Amino acid sequence: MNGGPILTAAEMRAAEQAAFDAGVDDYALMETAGAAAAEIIWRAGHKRDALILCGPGNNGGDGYVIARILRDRGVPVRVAALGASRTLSGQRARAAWGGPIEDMMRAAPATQLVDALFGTGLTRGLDDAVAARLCVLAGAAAISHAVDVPSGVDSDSGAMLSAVPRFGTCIALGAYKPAHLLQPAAGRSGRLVLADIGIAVSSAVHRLCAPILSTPAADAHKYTRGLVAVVGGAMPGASLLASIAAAHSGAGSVRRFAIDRPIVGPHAVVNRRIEAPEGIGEALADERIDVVLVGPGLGRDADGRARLAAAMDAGHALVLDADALTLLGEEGARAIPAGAILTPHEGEFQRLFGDLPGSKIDRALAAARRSGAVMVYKGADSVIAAPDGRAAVASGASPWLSTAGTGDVLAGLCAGRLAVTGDPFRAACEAVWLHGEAARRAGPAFVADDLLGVLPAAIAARL
Ligand SMILES: NC(=O)C1=CN([C@@H]2O[C@H](COP(=O)(O)OP(=O)(O)OC[C@H]3O[C@@H](n4cnc5c(N)ncnc54)[C@H](OP(=O)(O)O)[C@@H]3O)[C@@H](O)[C@H]2O)[C@@H](O)CC1
Ligand SMILES: [K+]
Repeated sequence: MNGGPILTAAEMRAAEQAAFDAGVDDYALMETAGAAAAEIIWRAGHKRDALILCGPGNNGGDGYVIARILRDRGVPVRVAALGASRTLSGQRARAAWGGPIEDMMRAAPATQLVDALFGTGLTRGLDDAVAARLCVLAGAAAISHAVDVPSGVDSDSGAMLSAVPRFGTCIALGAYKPAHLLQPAAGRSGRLVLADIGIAVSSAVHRLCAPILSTPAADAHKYTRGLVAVVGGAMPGASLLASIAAAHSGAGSVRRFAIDRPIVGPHAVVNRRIEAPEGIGEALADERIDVVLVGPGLGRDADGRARLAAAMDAGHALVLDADALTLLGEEGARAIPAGAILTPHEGEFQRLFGDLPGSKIDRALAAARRSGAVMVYKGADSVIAAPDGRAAVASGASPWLSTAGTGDVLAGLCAGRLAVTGDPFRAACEAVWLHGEAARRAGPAFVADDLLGVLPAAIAARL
């Protein structure tokens, strides 16, 4: 599930420094980075005319290398700079370009635009006039590339420090940065390409990629494949969606304990009507239960609170979502049981943990560390974080997922995969990936119920 390490600017600098300490020449590294980016740009645009915008730092240095290589391949290249080059490598790359250098504020647009103004060294927003000019030049180009990160985004948080145009492609140099995957910055690039620049990078934080799933053992039966219990309340929809998702996740069996009497749903999900909260404890006393999911359709009243308490007291592995998170939020993060999976969206996360500092990755990791639980911090950029410091970031999820009931499906998938694997972090990663894949297969304008039908195909693709 490791789709590539994600490094902060400081971690990237440390990795580069380690390479220099091992004898790599810093200008040689810039040449490698520029050549890797130039190759990607060449494949997209070939000999179409190109304008390369070069900033004052090493990102600009990469730009001069790109310009020289493309020119040597016969591309009509123009270079426009934003001031002088301030780094030694940047100055060397600029000298090696040796061609004319225009003023960025007056340069005419071209068919291809390459943004090498600022990368991981950006400390503040671009001047308004510069940002506006960048937007005009990128908007006028048929093909646009951002080198390392789009100029104007904060590499570590994904925040936009000034106006940032939308680029066709962002070329990540050496490793992903948080801004490649976190919103709003991630939404400024249509395509993300990782360019190998030959330095070793590693991190406990990585991009989520497709999991490798396994078929049940030949001698498996319904209890060895994982038994999920879903504790609902009076409203049937949410806990039913979660139960059916759990049933389609690979788990062996699913029991649903709620107040309603569902008239729809697969017969394979065992529905038991349990009116009194005390009955929940009794129903969950079965030792064969592997995972309890509580939250979807639970209710936030005294009855919901009593059901939540019964679910949490039962001693099984837990997945907490929706109303369970709201109820826990009233008590503060101290009430979160260690070892659980929590699936908060932004509002639920805020209520549970308040205003934590740093990027969404930092916040998810801090919450996981503080609570001892695995976080699935949902959104267009979902972050899965474990108490031991591992994190995975999912990006590129279908925007059609922003519809009612999809969170219930995700919670059910988390519970099901936890029952199958027994590993909360792995289960959460698999669930988020399957959820995204199901949405991709469901296409546009689906409703949450449609995700359930495509889950088997999503799983089949990863066996
Ligand atoms: N390290 C390496 O060996 C390799 C690095 N590589 C490349 O280097 C990039 C990082 O390079 P970098 O650290 O030089 O930073 P970069 O983003 O070019 O800009 C910093 C300059 O901009 C300035 N500045 C900042 N904000 C500003 C603003 N709003 N408006 C105006 N100026 C502003 C800032 O000055 P100051 O903040 O001091 O005023 C400083 O002069 C990285 O993304 C990758 O592309 C690759 O080649 C592989 C090898
Ligand atoms: K850039």
